Amino acid sequence: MGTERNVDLAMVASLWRRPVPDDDKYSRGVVGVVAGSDAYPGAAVLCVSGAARAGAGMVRYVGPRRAQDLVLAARPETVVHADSDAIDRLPRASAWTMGSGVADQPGQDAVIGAVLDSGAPCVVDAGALQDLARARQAGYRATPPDRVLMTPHEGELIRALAAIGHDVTRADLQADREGHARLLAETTRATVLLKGSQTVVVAPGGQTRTLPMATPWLATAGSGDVLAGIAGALLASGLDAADAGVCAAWVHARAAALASGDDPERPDGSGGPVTALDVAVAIPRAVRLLKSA
Ligand SMILES: NC(=O)C1=CN([C@@H]2O[C@H](COP(=O)(O)OP(=O)(O)OC[C@H]3O[C@@H](n4cnc5c(N)ncnc54)[C@H](OP(=O)(O)O)[C@@H]3O)[C@@H](O)[C@H]2O)[C@@H](O)CC1
Ligand SMILES: Nc1ncnc2c1ncn2[C@@H]1O[C@H](COP(=O)(O)OP(=O)(O)O)[C@@H](O)[C@H]1O
Repeated sequence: MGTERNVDLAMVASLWRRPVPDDDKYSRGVVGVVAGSDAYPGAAVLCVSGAARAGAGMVRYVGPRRAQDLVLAARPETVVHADSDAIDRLPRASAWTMGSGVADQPGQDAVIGAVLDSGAPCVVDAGALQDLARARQAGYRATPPDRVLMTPHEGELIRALAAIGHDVTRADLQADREGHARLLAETTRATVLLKGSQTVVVAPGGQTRTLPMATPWLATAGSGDVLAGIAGALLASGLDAADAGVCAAWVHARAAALASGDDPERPDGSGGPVTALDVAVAIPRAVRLLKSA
């Protein structure tokens, strides 16, 4: 169906939006983040940090009190909202990142539902993937396909496909990663970024774009939450879902290589370990590399 394209620095540099003198924090993009929970409060910090470090004009965080406090301790510029307030009146945001570390929080689920009703651009990760897949397969698609980015890892892709009636084993998926990402993209009419050592981004009815191999040190808890935050900032800056996914995955992998000291062109694990927050901290250095293209 779609055509194939490999992602390189020149492609990302041409897409990345840089601020101009007329910009203000709103025009640069406000990201709403619905992530973290009492079970996984750290995901809130990681997701917000990814969005802030990737250049969002403002990040709004919606979630439980403990996660709000942790977010503010790590990123005091964040504007925080309680679920109950956000349900009454959805905070204004240019795009949303939702689902990382969300588990059994009915208030957050209601906010996610309200965002989906609003038709706003969104990145959908982890705990929000299955419900979104079911809803979009059933024809409930307030947000257009080129403004929804689903970001599953392999386990989440298998569960999202199961939620819409496709029984797929891990072996099936690994034999054809792009084909299964495309199955989810075409069935749900949403853009899919399948994470892994070689991330692919599949747009429904369109191209598949394949990222270079990332440093294996990136396989560390919470790094996917940082990626979801970066992608949210890029959607909020005005990129469509496929371009936001490609740029987010490229900068995320480069940031990991820089933080690790691994070879960015041929990452082979020769650098040192990184944590998810190290990756977020290195994002501005990765963005600076784009100006050399
Ligand atoms: N500090 C925090 O707050 C953090 C919060 N986090 C949040 O935690 C939530 C749970 O996320 P999670 O990914 O850890 O677990 P879950 O979704 O239950 O899937 C695990 C099962 O899926 C399978 N599997 C197959 N392929 C796989 C792959 N490539 N990577 C991983 N798993 C793969 C595998 O099953 P198996 O194939 O072995 O049977 C495995 O047992 C989520 O909301 C996330 O955002 C995390 O980011 C960590 C830091
Ligand atoms: N072997 C690997 N080599 C390079 N990058 C990897 C590898 N495995 C996973 N990744 C990357 O690490 C991140 C892990 O995200 P995810 O699986 O969602 O973890 P978490 O839920 O803990 O944040 C993704 O960006 C993925 O592309």
